[in-house]
Amino acid sequence: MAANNSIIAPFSCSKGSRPVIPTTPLLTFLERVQETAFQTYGRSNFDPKNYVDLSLKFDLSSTVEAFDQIPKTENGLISVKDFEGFIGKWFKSAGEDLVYAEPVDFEPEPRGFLPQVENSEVRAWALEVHGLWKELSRKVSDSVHDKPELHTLLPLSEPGMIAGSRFREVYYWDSYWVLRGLLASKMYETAKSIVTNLISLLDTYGYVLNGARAYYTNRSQPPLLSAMVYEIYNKTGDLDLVRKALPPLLKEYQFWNSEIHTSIVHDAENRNHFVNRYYAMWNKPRPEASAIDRRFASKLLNVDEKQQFYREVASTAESGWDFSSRWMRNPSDFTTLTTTTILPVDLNIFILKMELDIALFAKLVGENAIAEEFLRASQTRKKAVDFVFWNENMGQWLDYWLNNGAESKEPHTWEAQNQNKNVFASNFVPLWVDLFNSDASLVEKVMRSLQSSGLLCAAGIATSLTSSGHQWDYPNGWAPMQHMIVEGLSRSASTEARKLAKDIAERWIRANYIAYKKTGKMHEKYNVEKCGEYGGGGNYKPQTGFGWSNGVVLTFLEEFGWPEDKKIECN
Ligand SMILES: OC[C@H]1O[C@H](O[C@H]2O[C@H](CO)[C@@H](O)[C@H](O)[C@H]2O)[C@H](O)[C@@H](O)[C@@H]1O
Repeated sequence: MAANNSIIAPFSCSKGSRPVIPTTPLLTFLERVQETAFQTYGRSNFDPKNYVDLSLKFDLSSTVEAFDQIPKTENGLISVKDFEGFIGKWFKSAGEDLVYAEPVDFEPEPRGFLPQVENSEVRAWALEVHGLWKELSRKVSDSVHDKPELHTLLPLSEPGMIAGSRFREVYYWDSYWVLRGLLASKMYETAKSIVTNLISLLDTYGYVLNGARAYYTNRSQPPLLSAMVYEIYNKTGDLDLVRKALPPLLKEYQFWNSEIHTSIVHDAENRNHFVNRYYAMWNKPRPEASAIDRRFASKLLNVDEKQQFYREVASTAESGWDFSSRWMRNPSDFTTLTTTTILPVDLNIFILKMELDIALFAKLVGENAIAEEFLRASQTRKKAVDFVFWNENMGQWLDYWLNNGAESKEPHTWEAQNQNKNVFASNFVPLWVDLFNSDASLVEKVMRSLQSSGLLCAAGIATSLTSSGHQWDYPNGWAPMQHMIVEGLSRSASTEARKLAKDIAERWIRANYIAYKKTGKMHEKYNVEKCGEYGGGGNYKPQTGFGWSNGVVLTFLEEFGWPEDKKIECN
């Protein structure tokens, strides 16, 4: 796969310890177009992402020239008519860079599909959700392969699943739950294509990008590629895939353990614990939302403050939790984002899982030295997780806030007060990994903590207890969080934990079902306070489609089934 810009050596672009990946001239221009659209339409009629997803019809320099010649009104603006005329003449619509791809392995009702779903209404709905893979299936158009310089879409070679609606491209962590759903749908070839595409991004950039667009080259997203390979191997026994994935996974491991993503916390016995954080290689407004980011930054006084704010915004996007009170010193002030100074529980768990997966894959392909090395790394990391994040009183793992600054290279001395005592769904993510869920008494303690946390609601697990207006906060519930916690509880030897897992999964299934019946759509997020309502908040309109929600519903239905006589209504 060839990149459509010259960014192929991510670590060579470092500016001291605060790296910045160069942008492209096309993106710089599209951001100007986006800003003009904002001024022309105003905030409510405007989605900034649309403008960086446009493809050029002609070369960049003639398009820029034409843009500069659009007449301005007295107050320096461009009229709606002139702007729309310009867009129509010089650009292809957003989304034209991808075309429908018939999935090679789609069958309307695959053999062995959700054998435990007996109820006819639920089964009919599950088949509709399964059918949505055809709505989300895309491949990159020939025009992107022929002339990548006219597009912000990256030229992936294989067909894949987009996230949904405005998210017209492949996303990194979304792909894990999409893939779980594809496996329930018996679409193993499509699942493998997704992994092939993500590996090609890793080969080209050195890390898996947030998404397959030029404006996502400055960051990754929660690293779940090894977990995807693990799930495919589990279902298909495909050793070739494992063999192919191992070298790129070792590369990804290096990326997440390079200086920018790591910190050292030391304990009372002076032992060092290496832990990870999110850190985007960017200090400007996100191109996909630059008109908005810039306005938030306008209240900051100097260039350094603005650059740091932009880095925090992009680093929060790297976390997948964009945006949330979880990352803010003051939840009512967006400019207090401080993601790079937070050591997040879930990220460290994803990297622990990566170590365990790599150890397994290496063993499977006879790379015994690598297997041992990664097993040892996972044991060390388990100790770090226990030490830095575990809070015995709360029975949860808590994010840890660094107090000597994100850029400090000195080890941080662990202090109890630096654990963030606020409750987030991510505080329960360690349950997802067998190292933790195999300890039944630990699971029961954490389960009781979850039950009394306030997060368990009518329609699933809330993201946090804070109603900040941001989308990764109360009352929104997100499919990935439901899935990891439910899967963790359900793998436990504790009967009570397995019962709770089933209860949460059923609440989530009902909520998704009722919302689907009301709106005809699967949604990106749901309101867990009210069964059957979709979520809101955040800085773009709620989206439908939706890859990870479809994937989690199918995965839950495969695991828990739905008996003939069980009603599917909100309780
Ligand atoms: O355009 C704003 C942001 O949108 C994305 O984030 C949200 O959607 C993603 C796709 O479903 C999802 O992975 C992420 O968790 C959501 O918060 C995008 O990933 C951001 O980088 C982007 O700035």
